[in-house]
Amino acid sequence: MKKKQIAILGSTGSIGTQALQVIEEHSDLYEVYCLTANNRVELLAEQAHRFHPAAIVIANEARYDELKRLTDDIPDVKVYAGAQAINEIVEAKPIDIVLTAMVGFAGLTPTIHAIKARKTIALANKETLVVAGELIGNLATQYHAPILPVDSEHSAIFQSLVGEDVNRIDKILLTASGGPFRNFTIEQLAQVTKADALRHPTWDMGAKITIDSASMMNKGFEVIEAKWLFGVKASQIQVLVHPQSIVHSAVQFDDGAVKAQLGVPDMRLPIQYAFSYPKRLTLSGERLDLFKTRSLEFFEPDLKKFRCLALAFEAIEKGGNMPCIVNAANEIVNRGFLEDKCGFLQMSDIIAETMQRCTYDASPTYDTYIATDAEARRIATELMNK
Ligand SMILES: NC(=O)C1=CN([C@@H]2O[C@H](COP(=O)(O)OP(=O)(O)OC[C@H]3O[C@@H](n4cnc5c(N)ncnc54)[C@H](OP(=O)(O)O)[C@@H]3O)[C@@H](O)[C@H]2O)C=CC1
Ligand SMILES: CC(=O)[C@@H](O)[C@H](O)COP(=O)(O)O
Ligand SMILES: [Mn+2]
Repeated sequence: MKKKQIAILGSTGSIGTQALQVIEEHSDLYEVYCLTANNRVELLAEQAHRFHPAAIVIANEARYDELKRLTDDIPDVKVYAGAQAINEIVEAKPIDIVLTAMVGFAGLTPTIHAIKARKTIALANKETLVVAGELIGNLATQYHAPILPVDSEHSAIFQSLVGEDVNRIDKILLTASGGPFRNFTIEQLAQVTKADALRHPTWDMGAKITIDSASMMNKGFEVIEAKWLFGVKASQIQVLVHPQSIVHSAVQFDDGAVKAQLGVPDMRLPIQYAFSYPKRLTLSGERLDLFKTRSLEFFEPDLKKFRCLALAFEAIEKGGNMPCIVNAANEIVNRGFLEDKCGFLQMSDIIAETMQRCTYDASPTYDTYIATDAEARRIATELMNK
């Protein structure tokens, strides 16, 4: 059987490196066609030596010469630089699956190119659906490009829906770990540092999503992601704080049955399932032992404490380009918090104010999203530097 050719956008990150482990474990089924990164040329070059892709791309053009030098000894690897090169490489004919594992708004345009080239999308970059879920859904339908979720909760929902009629969904039970500050008071939240926020209780992930988990903006984004992926109303999605991160999410049907996917927290499974769907493959690693899991708890989220989650709900309600505004402002404050330019609670203040000030558009197009992203970033940056 011909091996599936995979493009990994963001191969040097948390999802990207775990995807390479999956490919290594199933090297009889999958081959790396292309790897991309933003800045980390050493790691990208190391990966190119190990996996011999046809092409590698570094988004930051200033790092091109270094990457070229580090990979000069690899025969037949094409080396490119720049965002446009990523848009073009995903269209390459041999590619079967594009894994979108880059972080942030930068994932939107290459995903659109991949959809238009009729690739299967293994979607980790949730920001793509947060910003432009309706547009992406329409394009995926028009170009017959399947979108398979990699986000753990959405993979769990997707797995729970196998063999089911989506019209029989009563509600989606979207689980959240609650992050490192689950039991903190607002007064305590005002004092937390980036080191505290980067200590996620159950998942080992990249810095941006780890901060989003601490503020629970990640869960707000996941509600939006679920709405577009599964075609349900936001009111059908219930967020449950589940500190153990064992029940990765569940679906309740209209006969009362609840189907869930459980497992130890390990992103290799959802990544692999997106590659192998509709089949399952073996996967090495720890197995869930329910005797050792002393309890599975579920709580309601506190929207007063975790205002970012409330703001995401507001954005869904408003629709149009509002989720795009929230995403852009969040990218600014998330980076700002990591660079000690704003405090933890200031993040939601700045996002809320950006939502008020940025130009609203009820029926956005691709061009609107590009303009909105730029405007919201400018406003949020001004507010942060005030
Ligand atoms: N980590 C996880 O467990 C999960 C992640 N996700 C989602 O997956 C995506 C990736 O997350 P994660 O792996 O944690 O992130 P990381 O920060 O670990 O990795 C991000 C990757 O994207 C590259 N990158 C960053 N910015 C750009 C850009 N502007 N253009 C091109 N490439 C870029 C980075 O390159 P470089 O290394 O050179 O900076 C790196 O390869 C996010 O959207 C996240 O929400 C979803 C569920 C779980
Ligand atoms: C692994 C994964 O899918 C993350 O999105 C994870 O869910 C983050 O944890 P929180 O539930 O704390 O946001
Ligand atoms: Mn998730």
